[in-house]
Amino acid sequence: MATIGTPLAANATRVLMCGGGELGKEVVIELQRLGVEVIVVDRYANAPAMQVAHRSHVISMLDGEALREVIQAEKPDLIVPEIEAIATDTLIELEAEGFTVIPTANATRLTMNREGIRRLASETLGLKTSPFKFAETREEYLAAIQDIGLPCVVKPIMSSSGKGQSTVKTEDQIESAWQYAQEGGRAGQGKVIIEGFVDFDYEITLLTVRHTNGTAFCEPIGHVQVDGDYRQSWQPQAMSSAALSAAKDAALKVTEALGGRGLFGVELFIKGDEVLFSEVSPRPHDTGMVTMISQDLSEFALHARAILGLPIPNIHFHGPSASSVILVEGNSNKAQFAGLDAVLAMPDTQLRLFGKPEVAGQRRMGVVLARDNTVESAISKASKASSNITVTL
Ligand SMILES: Nc1ncnc2c1ncn2[C@@H]1O[C@H](COP(=O)(O)OP(=O)(O)OP(=O)(O)O)[C@@H](O)[C@H]1O
Ligand SMILES: NCC(=O)N[C@@H]1O[C@H](COP(=O)([O-])[O-])[C@@H](O)[C@H]1O
Ligand SMILES: [Mg+2]
Repeated sequence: MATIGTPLAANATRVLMCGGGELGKEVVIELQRLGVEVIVVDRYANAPAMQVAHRSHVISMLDGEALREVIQAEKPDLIVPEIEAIATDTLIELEAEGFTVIPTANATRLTMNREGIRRLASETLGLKTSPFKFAETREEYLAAIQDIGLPCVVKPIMSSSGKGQSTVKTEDQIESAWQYAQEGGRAGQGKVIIEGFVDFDYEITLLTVRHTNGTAFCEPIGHVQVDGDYRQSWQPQAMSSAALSAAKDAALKVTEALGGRGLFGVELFIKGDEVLFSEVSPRPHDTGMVTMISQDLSEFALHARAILGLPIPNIHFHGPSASSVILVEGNSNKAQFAGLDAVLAMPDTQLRLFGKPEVAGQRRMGVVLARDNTVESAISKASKASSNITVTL
């Protein structure tokens, strides 16, 4: 896209985001800065990205007809998926009809389904992964568990942020893991993946940008996850040069196979110098929120530039940084956040409150970002700060 028009005019450069959570909100802000007209679609009103967009639509994005209707009415230059619950077959059709899907409709289809991306990585590209099996029925599930052995990790094939995911360590957890996977996914009941448990030394997200002049990598991001959902991330994760180069190789292979333009979050498990591919998001990654303080161009700014076909000559890294999430549990549509003064009185600290309209159960509502002299001190500053924020529901 060599030019950008005037928002809300006939020549506007129009981007439609499918999904409007915290990650989309930051992408929208970056697109707004470049004078793009932005439309956000999500399953509920007042989603974070809707609050900073030109306009929005509330539909089930799993409903292909509803999705097609909105896209045909809005006629966006770019369709930008933001979440793992979209009718990707409709995106494939729309791409064939001339629409542009980021990074490509096929990449979205493959990554939205753990089976698609796992088979591509392991069987087509020959990347190392955990051992895995898929199961559609309880019988297939029990047979797969026998095959893979314990401990193993069970996940719905369409889910994210650990929804529906369990680690099965003992026989008595087998049944509840099946039930949880059936209830907890983003797309309701269905197929599950059973993965052998990987006893990794650490895990990383390698942010990889495919832009108009090639592929660029950010410094590796280390993170900790609880119940399949991230709690803290930091950058850079210290790695041996052999592990880093194997990680870049794997990221390059998988992003080249997916194609298109944009930023990808390549998730890898590292043991010694060995790198196992876990999964990839063809869009900004939650653990990459740390780049809002660690880089001059955050992962969101990089995604915006890449999808608009604008150059990325360099990515300036500011130094050791960390992010720590503000996780809230309960039921409310009027959450109130306190303790902000003490957090922001610390040097090199920032806060994002996503503005989600409702909490029902557990929900990530914000994130604290911190920079310091070492990764350890950045993590401890960010973690302490996020726990000092009190939330009244
Ligand atoms: N086979 C495995 N062995 C060990 N740990 C695992 C395995 N699979 C997943 N995990 C742990 O669970 C986390 C979440 O898994 P995964 O990324 O597949 O889930 P997700 O729902 O897609 O999460 P997200 O949307 O946040 O990426 C991983 O980052 C890792 O910490
Ligand atoms: N790991 C993927 C991830 O972090 N996705 C982010 O969470 C939002 C959904 O949040 P919600 O479940 O609170 O609506 C998504 O819209 C996306 O921004
Ligand atoms: Mg993941």
